[in-house]
Amino acid sequence: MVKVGIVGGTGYTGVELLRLLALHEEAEVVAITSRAESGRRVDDLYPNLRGHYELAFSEPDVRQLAACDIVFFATPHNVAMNLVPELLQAGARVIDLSADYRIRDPQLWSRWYGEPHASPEVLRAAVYGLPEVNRSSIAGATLVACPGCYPTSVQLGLIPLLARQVVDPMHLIASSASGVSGAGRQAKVDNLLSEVADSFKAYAVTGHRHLPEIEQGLSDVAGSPVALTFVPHLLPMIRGIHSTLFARRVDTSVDLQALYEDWYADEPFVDVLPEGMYPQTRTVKGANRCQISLQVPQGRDTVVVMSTIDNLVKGASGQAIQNMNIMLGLPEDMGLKQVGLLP
Ligand SMILES: NC(=O)C1=CN([C@@H]2O[C@H](COP(=O)(O)OP(=O)(O)OC[C@H]3O[C@@H](n4cnc5c(N)ncnc54)[C@H](OP(=O)(O)O)[C@@H]3O)[C@@H](O)[C@H]2O)C=CC1
Ligand SMILES: CC(=O)N[C@@H](CCC(=O)OP(=O)(O)O)C(=O)O
Repeated sequence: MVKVGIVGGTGYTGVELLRLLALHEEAEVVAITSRAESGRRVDDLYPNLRGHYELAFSEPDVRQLAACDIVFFATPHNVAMNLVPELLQAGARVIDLSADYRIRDPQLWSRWYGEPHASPEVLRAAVYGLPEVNRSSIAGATLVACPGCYPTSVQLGLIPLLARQVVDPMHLIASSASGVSGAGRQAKVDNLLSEVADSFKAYAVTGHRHLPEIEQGLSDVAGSPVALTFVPHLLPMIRGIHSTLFARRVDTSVDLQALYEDWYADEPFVDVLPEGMYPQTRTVKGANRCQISLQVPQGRDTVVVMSTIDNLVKGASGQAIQNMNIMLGLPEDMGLKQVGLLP
């Protein structure tokens, strides 16, 4: 069995890792940290895990974590970048769900995250964990930076168009909407039921910290700079992201439905829907799956792509386990065969 440690086990991505790993045939969680809940059993805090774990939360301890084969960080940004160098040196392999190692340029990272990067030398060794783009580098990586939730839905939706150069890379638009679990489990007035329910709003319109991450990934695929207008919205539901993506066609000779179907034909977790079927957040809820469809309304020059994921699964913990499977040479879908919950 592969020994797994989780730093930050009380947040939504931490408990989602536990839920998914409970049914993983090759992984055993041997350490899970929380400073606030140290000593408490995980199935006392999260009764859905009763019968699956005997574990209790413990204080983060690098020596204990270094004895694990794989350590997941499900912590806010600015935590992993302080602990990871020592863990790597001790021989553990790390999968970071936070943003600490996602952006290659430490200065750009600082500009969006508001503080200097604590381990820029390690940043250079990190592999961006979007398997549909970087599968072979992930296999040999010691440190994988899992993509953000919005960046997963936006990149998977736009990659075929940019890779085949059928749209203008300097005029991309993403209008994305997320359920409230995307904001994490910490108490905030903005996320109260009475603030969120029965309402819908945009936020961070002048610039969201996922913008540089998305532009970095898309320009790698396009082989040239890209410019994206990204507008996130908060949806009055718990899980799910729906991204509606707009791009201007520069090459109208390509059959776009065929392009997407071919591009993702061998991808176990990307499902291109038949023409006319639209993705919904509820059909990917609980599943490690991105569903995509596209249209060219009125046959004009704008392509509209719709992309949905569960922010906690393909947008975080499911994708993290997909990365673990690739790193360990296990079947990529091990522990990830859940079907979406509907209704
Ligand atoms: N929610 C989502 O949909 C997604 C989240 N992510 C990212 O995953 C990460 C975790 O998110 P989420 O689960 O929502 O977060 P939460 O805020 O809900 O949980 C944070 C966890 O980290 C622990 N933690 C906080 N500070 C420290 C510290 N200094 N040292 C050690 N542990 C610490 C907390 O436990 P304690 O304080 O008790 O130690 C808690 O268990 C974030 O970086 C987030 O951006 C990525 C994709 C999607
Ligand atoms: C709804 C909501 O608040 N979403 C979060 C999404 C960010 C997130 O979860 O962070 P990472 O994906 O970078 O780890 C936000 O906009 O800040």
